[in-house]
Amino acid sequence: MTNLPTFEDIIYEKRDRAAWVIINRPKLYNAFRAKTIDELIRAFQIAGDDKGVSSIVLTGAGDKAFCTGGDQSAHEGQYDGRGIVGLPIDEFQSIIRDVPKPVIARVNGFAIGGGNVFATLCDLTIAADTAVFGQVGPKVGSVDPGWGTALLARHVGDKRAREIWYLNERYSAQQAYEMGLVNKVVPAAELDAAVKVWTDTLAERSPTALALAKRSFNADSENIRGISMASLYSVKLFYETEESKEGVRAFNEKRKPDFHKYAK
Ligand SMILES: CC(C)(COP(=O)(O)OP(=O)(O)OC[C@H]1O[C@@H](n2cnc3c(N)ncnc32)[C@H](O)[C@@H]1OP(=O)(O)O)[C@@H](O)C(=O)NCCC(=O)NCCSC(=O)CCC(=O)c1ccccc1C(=O)O
Repeated sequence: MTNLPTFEDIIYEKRDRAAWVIINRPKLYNAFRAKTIDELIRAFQIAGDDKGVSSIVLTGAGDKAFCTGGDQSAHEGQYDGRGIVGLPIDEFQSIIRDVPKPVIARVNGFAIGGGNVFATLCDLTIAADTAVFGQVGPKVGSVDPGWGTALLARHVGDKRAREIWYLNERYSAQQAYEMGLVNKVVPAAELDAAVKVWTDTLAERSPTALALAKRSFNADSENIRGISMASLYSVKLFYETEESKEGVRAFNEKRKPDFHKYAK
């Protein structure tokens, strides 16, 4: 195996033939900053290149959260690193799609904001019965137009996707299963055993057939990559507005945002 880099925000582990990529910021409910995304990209490159890896498990440390999206304490306007919005979110979203191995979202808690988009992008999602799904974008001055909206609509249907994005409600793992956002729900204590059943099964399948199947599923929704890429420049401009900054400040100050003066 490639010599592993030293990671700070994530953990990379090989468990049999599965690569486990664990976002390790549990105090912040596994919210990500730019460094986290850079490390996730590197981990997926390593897993993608490793012939000893048949599948990739993406998850969060602890039992509170899978991932709650961008670290709201790490930005006012742009985030704190490289990329169009100060974090190379588009590169990580792309590698989840492009790596020629199945990616499993192991959702162990909150999958909110950009974290919900990660789960949406993964090939398969398995959730603990304690997991909670939802979007917060319009509540916190953000949006993921493209993968977050249009791909979500492919999974759950257009009306439900609009509901998720406009009303920002929280959904249980069972509700997420019923709407097609999740493949399987298991008791929290059985989550790892259930993930292992999947990763062991995938390890026995033809890697080329899996890669071809993944590419063909992707091809049918590939136009959404264009929407995502083009929209990211609009999101950058949005993040620079007082309207977006009000959403971030309100979250950090634990109060309701006041967006009334930005009415369209
Ligand atoms: C997750 C919650 C629903 C949990 O609520 P609750 O149980 O009431 O607990 P809290 O007290 O709110 O939270 C506990 C603790 O965790 C901290 N925390 C939680 N989430 C974050 C976060 N994202 N950033 C920073 N800190 C966080 C919280 O402050 C608390 O800390 P204490 O010290 O104990 O006070 C709820 O927490 C919640 O709704 N969180 C907000 C999630 C959020 O706003 N996420 C960002 C959404 S925007 C985003 O993800 C954009 C980034 C991005 O990916 C992107 C960029 C550009 C284009 C597209 C995208 C894209 O979305 O894909």
